[in-house]
Amino acid sequence: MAKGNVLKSRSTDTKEKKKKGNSSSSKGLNPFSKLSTKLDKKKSKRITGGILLLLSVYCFIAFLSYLLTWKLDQDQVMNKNLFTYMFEDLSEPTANWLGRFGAWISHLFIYKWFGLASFGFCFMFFLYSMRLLFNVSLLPLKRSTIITTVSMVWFAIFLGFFANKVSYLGGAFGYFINSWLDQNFGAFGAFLFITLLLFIAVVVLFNPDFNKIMQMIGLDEILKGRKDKEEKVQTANNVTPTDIHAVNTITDEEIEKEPEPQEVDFSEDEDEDVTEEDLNFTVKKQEEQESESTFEVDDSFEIEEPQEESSTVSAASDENEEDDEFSVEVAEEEEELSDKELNDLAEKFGDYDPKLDLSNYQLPSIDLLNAYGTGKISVDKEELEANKNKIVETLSHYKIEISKIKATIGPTVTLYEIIPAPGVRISKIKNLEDDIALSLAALGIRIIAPIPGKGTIGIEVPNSKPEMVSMRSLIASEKFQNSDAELPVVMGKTITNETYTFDLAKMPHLLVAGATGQGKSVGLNAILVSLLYKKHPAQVKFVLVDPKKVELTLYNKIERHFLAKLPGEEEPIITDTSKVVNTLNSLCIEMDDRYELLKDAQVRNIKEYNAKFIKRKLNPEKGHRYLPYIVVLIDEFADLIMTAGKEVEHPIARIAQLARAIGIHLIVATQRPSVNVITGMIKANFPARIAFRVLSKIDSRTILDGSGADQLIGKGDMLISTGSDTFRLQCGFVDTPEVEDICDFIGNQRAYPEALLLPEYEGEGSEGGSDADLDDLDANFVEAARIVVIHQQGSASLLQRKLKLGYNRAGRLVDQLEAHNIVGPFKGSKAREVMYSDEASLEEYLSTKGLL
Ligand SMILES: Nc1ncnc2c1ncn2[C@@H]1O[C@H](COP(=O)(O)OP(=O)(O)OP(=O)(O)O)[C@@H](O)[C@H]1O
Repeated sequence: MAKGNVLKSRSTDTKEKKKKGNSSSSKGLNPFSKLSTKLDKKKSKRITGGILLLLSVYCFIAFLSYLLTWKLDQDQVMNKNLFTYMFEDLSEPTANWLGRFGAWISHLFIYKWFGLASFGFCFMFFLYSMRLLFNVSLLPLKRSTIITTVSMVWFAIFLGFFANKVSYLGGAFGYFINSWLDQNFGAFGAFLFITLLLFIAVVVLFNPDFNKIMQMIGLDEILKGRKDKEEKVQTANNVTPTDIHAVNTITDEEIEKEPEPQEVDFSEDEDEDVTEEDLNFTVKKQEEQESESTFEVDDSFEIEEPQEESSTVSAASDENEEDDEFSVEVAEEEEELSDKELNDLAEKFGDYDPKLDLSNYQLPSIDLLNAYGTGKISVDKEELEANKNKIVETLSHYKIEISKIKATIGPTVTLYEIIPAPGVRISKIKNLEDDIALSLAALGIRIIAPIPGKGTIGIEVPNSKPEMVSMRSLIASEKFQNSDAELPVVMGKTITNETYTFDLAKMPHLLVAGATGQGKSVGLNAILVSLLYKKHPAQVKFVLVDPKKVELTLYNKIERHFLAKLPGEEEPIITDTSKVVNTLNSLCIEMDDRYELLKDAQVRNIKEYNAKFIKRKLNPEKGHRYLPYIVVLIDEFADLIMTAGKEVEHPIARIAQLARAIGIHLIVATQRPSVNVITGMIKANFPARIAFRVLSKIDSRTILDGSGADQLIGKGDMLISTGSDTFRLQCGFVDTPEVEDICDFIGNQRAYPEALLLPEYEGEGSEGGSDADLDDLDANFVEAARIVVIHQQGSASLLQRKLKLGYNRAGRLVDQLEAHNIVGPFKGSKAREVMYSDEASLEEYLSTKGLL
């Protein structure tokens, strides 16, 4: 994973570069810029926070004092600038408790600006200081700033209405606005206007429920009839199958638009062949792109929890609170519900909401991620020109003439696209890979001949100054934020600087390989972080396997939100090979269970199943439940195969073959992509592969079925092959402390009582014969008998739920119950008959058999 020191120095480097870039014009001249480069971001944040805290307290006391002493000081401060006032000889001492500066600043804020409403500044300074000093948001910053500013303006105008000259009430601002209103609309008109302003501000900022207000003032009777109707419609529309999302703290403004790819066209005159000299150089650079890139690196880029969204959600959850209690009761109900009853239920209570248990769950804020790099790709014209010349020169040595050459600049590599002159054989260019690499004196040259679907030949040349792609910019990208994929993952930026996202649910499994230190762990974190930034804990669960024991431990903190584990296991992250085998087999059981459920629900995949469940078309009494996606991540797969061999290979191949439809997705990562690790069986079932840099062509072939991964340059440079296409990406960088912060953010929120429990798997020995052996009863036999009699229902799924067992074991228990004549024989789709009508007679039977 991240190598602490290397990384630290790298990130400080980039930060310094960034700062240098920003102040290049004043380089060496401005002592402040020197100072600021020395102080790192954290320190300057703290210092600014401290200054703001002092300022807020100082202003508050000075303003208070001003209210009592303004008459005495006004003559001294009137029409003077601070400097003159502070160094002036005055006969009278200043009355303000905080001296001349106190008197001057209060006069400025209260008299010249907003009057009494200026106290709002103290409040804002205080909020910002808490955020910068202690990293706590007492209130959502952006929203509080907007509300305070609007309130200050309104109060200044309102209080100014009552003043007949500039005074401390509304300040100069309030007074002059009022005198203008008075002149144009008259006093009454001005009052109406101010009231209208208040109304608009309240509606825009708080959107109050006027019905409730009417109710409070006693007009509810009139409204009652209308409200009943509205409620019905609202509950029915409340949750749609696809409308399951948590509170997203990333606001629309924070979403970054996709920049246009930067292309450089080395176009030539008319039809003549291109020579080094006559290639002229045009840079197509989109103006908007520049501004967007600057926006991305802007430090003042504030991320806020959108209050409106959270308030809507909490309002919605309030409304649903009653449904929640009721639906729980339904689940506890002992009798099975008929289809008609289910339909009635759906009609009456609306859709089932899987996220209701954690309805206030907030997705992590983007503030938790750092911005690395400048966010802007610098176009070094000289480098481009030089590379182009060398390519053209090398090709001309071999008598290859080209008619057009174009460069597209990506974060780490630039793609030179050439159109050869008619008659040139493509294979000839392809064979020149090493010669071009030699002439450019660069590693990682890759020739794509031809570029699929483009009719050109691509030569990828690494940039001399590669640009880091931060996970922050990827998460904030429009593409990812607006993605409606089931399991959206944002991995990096393509060679044309576009954000690359994919749906893990469609992949449906991923094989990841890369030599050590080439960015594999960062890539795996990027996948997990993407999902954490988009999904509610009810929707996805992770099974994490980490034989190295250090890579994934960070995710321990989100155990009760996002992890799944075997019953009775202490540690949610699996590090032990034998436990991996049990877990994989348990996942196979879960897979079989899910297929049973899908079959029973007569649907083809998990998406349809969940949609049906949400619509309350499936009966929880028959074992139906909302199915979260399960993402199984196995790091260091080579280690596992070496120690457990076939034992892990079989269940993995089985899951890989079958689990697509039921929402179990595998991500298998290895450092050693050799054929005895990535066997034919595994490979055949993993069409999607990610390759970071590997050390040999053979490794590249094993993972990608072709060369290329050996020509990457490391540090997150990767190829992703989705079966049909292969893309070169620069993987987004996310550092360990960032992942830790995200896990803390999630871990500190309300959680489920425990991690999702996978079905129990008892290992080879206990799998035994399927016939019930009367002498070898299951440890849960007595308990199972009681449950069956209490519920008067002899079904395996009931036992599965009540005893938290796997399908196979519950099935065996039912067989044993049948052998003891506690339940009747199998009757097709109907539940088995229960032979004991009450618990007492069962107890009697069990005690005669010596089972109690
Ligand atoms: N996307 C990236 N952008 C920039 N630098 C990166 C990126 N990914 C990785 N690096 C750099 O490479 C280093 C090694 O990355 P990482 O820890 O992911 O390697 P690894 O392949 O997992 O190695 P190992 O298998 O030994 O854990 C990181 O510390 C970082 O400096």
